[in-house]
Amino acid sequence: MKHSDNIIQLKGIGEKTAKLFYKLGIYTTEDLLNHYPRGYQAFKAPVKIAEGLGEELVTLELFLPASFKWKKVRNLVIGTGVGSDGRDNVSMTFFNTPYLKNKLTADSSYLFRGKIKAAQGRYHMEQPQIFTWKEYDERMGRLQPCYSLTAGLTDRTVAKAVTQALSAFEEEEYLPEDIRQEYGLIGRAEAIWQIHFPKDWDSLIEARKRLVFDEFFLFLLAVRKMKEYNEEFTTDYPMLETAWTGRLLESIPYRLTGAQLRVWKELEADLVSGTCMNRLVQGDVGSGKTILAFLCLLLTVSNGYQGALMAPTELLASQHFEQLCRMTEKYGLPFKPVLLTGSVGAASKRKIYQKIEEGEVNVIIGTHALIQEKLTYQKLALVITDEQHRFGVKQREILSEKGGRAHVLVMSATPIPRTLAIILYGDMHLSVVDELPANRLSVKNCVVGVSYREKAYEFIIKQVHMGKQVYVICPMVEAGEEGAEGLENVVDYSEKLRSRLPADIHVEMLHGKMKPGDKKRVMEAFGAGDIHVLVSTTVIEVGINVPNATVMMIENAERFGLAQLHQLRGRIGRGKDQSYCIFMSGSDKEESMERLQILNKSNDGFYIAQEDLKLRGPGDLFGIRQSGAMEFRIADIYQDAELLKKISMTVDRLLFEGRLETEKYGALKRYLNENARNYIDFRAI
Ligand SMILES: Nc1ncnc2c1ncn2[C@@H]1O[C@H](COP(=O)(O)OP(=O)(O)OP(=O)(O)O)[C@@H](O)[C@H]1O
Repeated sequence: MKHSDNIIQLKGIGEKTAKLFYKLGIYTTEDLLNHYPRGYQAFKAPVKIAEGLGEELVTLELFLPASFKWKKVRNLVIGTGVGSDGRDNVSMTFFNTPYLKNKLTADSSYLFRGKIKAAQGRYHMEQPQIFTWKEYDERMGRLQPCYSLTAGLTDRTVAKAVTQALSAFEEEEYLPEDIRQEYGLIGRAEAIWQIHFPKDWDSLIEARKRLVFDEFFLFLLAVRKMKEYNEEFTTDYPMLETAWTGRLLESIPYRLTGAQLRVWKELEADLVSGTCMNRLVQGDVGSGKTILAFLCLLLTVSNGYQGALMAPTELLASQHFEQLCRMTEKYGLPFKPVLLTGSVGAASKRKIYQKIEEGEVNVIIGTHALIQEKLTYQKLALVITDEQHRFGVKQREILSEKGGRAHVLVMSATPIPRTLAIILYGDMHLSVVDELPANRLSVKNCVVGVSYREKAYEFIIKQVHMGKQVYVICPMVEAGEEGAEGLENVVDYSEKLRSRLPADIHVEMLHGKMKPGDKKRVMEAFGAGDIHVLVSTTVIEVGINVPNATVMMIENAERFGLAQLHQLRGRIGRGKDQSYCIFMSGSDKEESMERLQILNKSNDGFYIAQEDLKLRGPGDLFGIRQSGAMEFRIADIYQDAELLKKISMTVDRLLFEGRLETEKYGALKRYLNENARNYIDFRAI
């Protein structure tokens, strides 16, 4: 088998199961092996039923006094039975497992592993796993992987597929011995086995270390390659300063902050320098990066070229588009913008393509599909994108094919210390907007338990009656979703709020499963102030700007990463009025309260990232995934910062000494060439 083989070639994966894997973005065996567990379960000694009640998976040794009863309900085969641990009984249900009929016999004992629930004084377990003592002994003390799943797929199915893929071929070792020794790394094949099926915690730590190394190492080689590629290219689109930008700055209702002004000067200098711009602008949430992007676009179009602005979501793309249209009209700017997103119909799309090709429009706003589309630009001189989609060489080449060598500006709201930013964005120049507009009052925060909810509703009612708007964030879309148990969901919550709040308060919902057109309509109505309370998932996390929204209430706040909560909270406090953020914790565990207190204390993204790291500590191998930039598969730029710095020096040394060209590094060189997708930029597009 090869890495690139479709998973359907694995035994036991038919078309139906394959489709579930595709949903998770797993198409090839390589994707499968790279789908690392998100956590592990330990197989501990069996417990008594009453002791095992709760959230955790537990194992029970149960005696079956009678056989299971099996019946067919529509196309389901359902088995029910009772097991006893000598003290208590537990009822069990199995679905579609007819082969158990012969396996489970009366008057025998088995080990059952599952979650125990209790209702009306009775214990129950659904679809537990069954083991003999021999089978269980082999697993005891071992860690079992838990994967990110989708409805219909179980950890067992994924683990089985992974085992098969692992046995089907030997991972190639591409790191030369000297590097492995220097860093004390285990072999690649061993690391991949152990990350999925670790012998114990120590093996897991070793496996993670090797895979983190690989991720950083390959990424940094790619960054260095990009740097070489970008170095001092004369631009195909020389520009001259224009009076338009000064005019715009005088027209807008505020003055730029010192930081915005400084960064704008850096951007302008790049664009008129005669070489290709390649710059990252970093600035905390709400620091005012959008106007800087618009200024760059203005300079570009007034030089007679086209510019593209790519946003990570359709919602944000439409918001930028609306904002640019409003400005164009209000200040008579020379923009001829067009919005190009996935929800544009085929016929309109063709028309838009033609307009772009013929230069009838000069600003193209859309999602990242903009550079993938089979679309020819007339003179695409500037591309503005976000941090998650910075370009690798391949994307640059696609862009060049669409015209000449465009200037590239990347926007980021992730607070990364400068030392790390220089490494991770080594192929780019760096500008930082390190000042918030002066008219801002800092957001007032509170971290509370669910008993505070009623008071929060009263507060929301008061704020809405004062003319303000509110976001309520829930972690799930609807009940019945995988992992939704015990968590608030947008669909039910908006219903609940409608009946709880006075009738004059207009409540609407927003989530990723809605049709793009509906999402856009809701967001526009919220922007226009027609919706007072928006119950939403994290789809509003990035970039959404409705300055009149001054209250945010986050349900199950304990379920989000701190960086993500900071991004979410960044949606309020964007105007001159006082804003309030209520972090509602569904858990009274001390650690989750302590984590949330960090947000309570500070509105500074940089501080939050640092504190989060301290709290998670080095033992937290798979801390809650942070959202935002630089999401590596397993590495964590904060937690693994020291390793990242060291690897960066190693990469410099390797390249400086030309070691990549030596025979000893042949396997690495080959790997890089063959796995261009990973090497160039595994996240971009
Ligand atoms: N210098 C300024 N003075 C006052 N208001 C400003 C200033 N600069 C920008 N704003 C306003 O602040 C709000 C936030 O700006 P913007 O949307 O550009 O933030 P951002 O940096 O893109 O944040 P995010 O990363 O959260 O999307 C907008 O309403 C914008 O009009």
